[in-house]
Order: sequence, then structure tokens, then C-alpha cells
Amino acid sequence: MNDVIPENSTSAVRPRPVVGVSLKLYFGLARTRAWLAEVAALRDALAALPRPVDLFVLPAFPALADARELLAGTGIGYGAQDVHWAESGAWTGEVSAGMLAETGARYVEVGHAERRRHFGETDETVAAKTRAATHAGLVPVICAGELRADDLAGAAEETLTQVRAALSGAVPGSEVVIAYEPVWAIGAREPAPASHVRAVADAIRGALRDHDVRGRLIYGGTAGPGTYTELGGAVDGLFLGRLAHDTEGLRKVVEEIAAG
Ligand SMILES: O=C[C@H](O)COP(=O)(O)O
Repeated sequence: MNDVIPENSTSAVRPRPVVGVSLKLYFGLARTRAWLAEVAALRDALAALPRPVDLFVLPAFPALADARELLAGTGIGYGAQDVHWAESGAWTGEVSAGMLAETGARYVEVGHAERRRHFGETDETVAAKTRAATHAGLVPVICAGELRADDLAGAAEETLTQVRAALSGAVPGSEVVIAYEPVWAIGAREPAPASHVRAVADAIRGALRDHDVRGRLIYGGTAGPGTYTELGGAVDGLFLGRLAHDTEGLRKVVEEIAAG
């Protein structure tokens, strides 16, 4: 993967675009399997793209073995929606980064707004999880975004605080994905306005330059076909939720990004 992200983030060379999908807890196991099979069938469409796009999916933990089986040989990555910061020990119910890596996972989401809101995730725990993920050779998908829609300056500051805290945990030189997700745009009717995303994305890129990581920046929050074009190159890809349940929509998004 080292060739997909320039070492020097000020380089004019664009990183390889990347599209992620989190299934959250929308599907049961049988439906997840059926959906993974449809995603695997996008393999030929991915191979025919005018430029390569990385695609990864994040099903619930019990479906990781299915992802391994169904996505084998497709080039489509997979991973988990959360991870614990400890390598092992008396942590009932938790899953370590090392164990995820053993499943063949390459990505792991940390700090999603729903985990911050419902499960008490803090900047400190997100940094610890980022450290654990990068230490295990996983790519953390670091989610960050402001709670309220009405204050652009505040949005950038709130998001940057989260991003900087998470990056402080990253192993130097490691690969990360930052998913900028304004909380008010998650599960909404439409994505955040492009001008808003561009302004915050610029600030995040500044933070990425200040850290010794190889980072890509994606946007999430009701993202779907048309969102990437609307954002006009402000991000390196998208993080999809509901609008990827229809894999035809996912195919359209990937093709749109490859053409952009
Ligand atoms: O994990 C994905 C994001 O939270 C976006 O979800 P959504 O596209 O359903 O709003």
C-alpha cells in the first residue's frame, strides 16, 4: 500500500482514492452474507476502472469470517467497526487489533460519532485505539466531526481537536484514513454542503501534514452517488452508510470517483 499515498503530503501526486462502507448494525448475518456476495461481484467493475480505487467494507464482528471467505481474491478490503486498545487481558466482550489482523482484516473504524455518543468513546480512547490499530498493522479509519451545523469556525476546531488527538496515537509512518463526518449529516436526508466540507477538509489536511502518517481523507454523512463530484476534489473518497446497501449505488460511487 506504500505506493498509494505519497510520502510527502505536500506532493502534487494525488493519493489513490478510497471508498469505505460501514454496515453498522443494519443487517443480520444472512443479509450481510448476501450483501457481501453482491459486493464481491463488483470485482470486474473495479478491475475495469480508468484508475484504481481502494474499496473496503466494515461489517459487524460475526461477519468478518464471511468477509474473508466471500471477498477472497477480489482486492476488496474489509475490517471491523471498533477495536479495543489492549492487546489481551481481562476485557470481557472486547476484540483486540491483533485478533482482527489475524482474521485478515486490514481496516478498523475508531471513534465513530455513534460510539462517542452511546458508548462514551473519548478522544483519549480513540487515540489509544489508533495506537493499537497501527501497532498491529491495521489502517485505522478515524472518524471525526462536529456536533452542530451552524458554526463553521467551530466545526473546524472541534473536528481538528478530535483528529489531532487520534493522530497522536498513531505509530509514526503508519497509514491512516480520516473520515470527516459532520454528526448532523449522519443519517440525514442529504450530505453537508460542499463549501462546508471543503473548509473543514482543508483544516484536516493541515493537521495531517503536521503528523508523521500517510493519510487519506474521506467524507461521510449521507454520502452517495453525486457526493464526490459535488465536493470537487476536497477529499480522497467517501465513507458510505445507508446509500451503499444498494450495491448498484456503491458501484456508481466507485465509478464516479475513478472518473473524477
Ligand atoms: O458510517 C457511515 C456514516 O456514519 C454515514 O452513514 P449514512 O451514510 O447512513 O449517513
